[in-house]
Amino acid sequence: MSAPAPPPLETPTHTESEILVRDFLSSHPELDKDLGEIEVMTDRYTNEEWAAQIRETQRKVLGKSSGVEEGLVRKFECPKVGSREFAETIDHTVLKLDATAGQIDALCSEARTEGFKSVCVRLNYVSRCVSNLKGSPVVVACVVGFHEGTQDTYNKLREARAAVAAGASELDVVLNHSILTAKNNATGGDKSHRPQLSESTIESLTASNTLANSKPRTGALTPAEGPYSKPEPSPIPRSPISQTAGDPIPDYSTIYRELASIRSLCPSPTVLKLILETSQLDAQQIVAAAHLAAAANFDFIKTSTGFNGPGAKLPDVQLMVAAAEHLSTKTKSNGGSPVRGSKMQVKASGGIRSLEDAITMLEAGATRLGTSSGLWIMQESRRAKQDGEQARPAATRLYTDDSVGGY
Ligand SMILES: O=C[C@H](O)COP(=O)(O)O
Repeated sequence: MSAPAPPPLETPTHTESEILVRDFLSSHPELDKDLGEIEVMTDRYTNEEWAAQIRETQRKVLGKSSGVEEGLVRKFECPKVGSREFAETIDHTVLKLDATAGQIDALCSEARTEGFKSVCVRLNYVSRCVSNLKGSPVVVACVVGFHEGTQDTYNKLREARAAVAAGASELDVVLNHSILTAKNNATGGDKSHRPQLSESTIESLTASNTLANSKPRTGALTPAEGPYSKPEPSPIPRSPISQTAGDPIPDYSTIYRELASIRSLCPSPTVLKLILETSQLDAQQIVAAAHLAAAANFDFIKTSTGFNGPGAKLPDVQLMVAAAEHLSTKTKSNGGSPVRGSKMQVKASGGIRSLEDAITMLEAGATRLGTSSGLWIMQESRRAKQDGEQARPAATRLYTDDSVGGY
């Protein structure tokens, strides 16, 4: 009797995004050539030390006195609708895998016309956008590790470096959030503060968001569906800290090393944003990710890729803003110094479809919006501005008013 055939060798599976990056890099060695041995940063603290610091940040940001748990949050001033500052909050985004060169060219010319802050694209279109946008203040942002975040550090570093070599001045890097949720995945995790969504609802939200990001760009101004970006009617109460002494500590060191290595390879003025994928995280994990982003000197924390579950949610943006603020204040437990000297900014992204969504996020303290609906938002803002002007009494009236006299 012959021995049973050995099991087939497991071949690693690669996502479509990984294949796109790999193929792009192998056909553009000029962007990849200087890499050599990439230095992966050594750790600053032991994992236990990170855990102690992060627990303290969680306690401060989520604790009773912060007011976050009760939804006591500040309302920030939103740039005037229709102003240049308002347009400059928008990263005009196309990240679908099958985007065509023509769609990318249109994205760039729209961004120039509207005065957006950036165009946000994948690696394969960075050079094209850079040359399209020459002489304009619009910058090019490139996603890294999109959209799963689980790519290994070495590949994220190669991608980041190539994007900068191609002319990107901002990098939107996806956090390897599976490291933070390893415990959740094993135990079911504590997501009690989130609205209960069934698996099929989550799947359909993911599909609808992916579809919206993949809509053919016809130039027609119709709002895409994005009901999950609607603010909650009332703030969702946050769950109390549930980490107990016996819980395994997530591998914070690995996350920090990855982020610090990217920062060291792409120093300032390259703007680094960390995409947390908040739909996958509970409140404590969001704060932990914010802590590590601040420690690695990232400039922004960003909510979502737009490809994995619900996008930006108001309570998550509020929490991220509170965390960023806390991380830039001096604390006793940190020897009187902040984790990051200046405050990280917050980018809300995923499912931002309307002017109302945009204002909601900006008033919650976000300073940047990642959206594939920028044109629609601008059209709505022009209409709102016009309506405002029509509603205002004509300035000349003051001088024709009989009671003033003398004119
Ligand atoms: O970072 C940006 C997001 O991918 C944009 O998502 P969206 O298509 O839902 O606007």
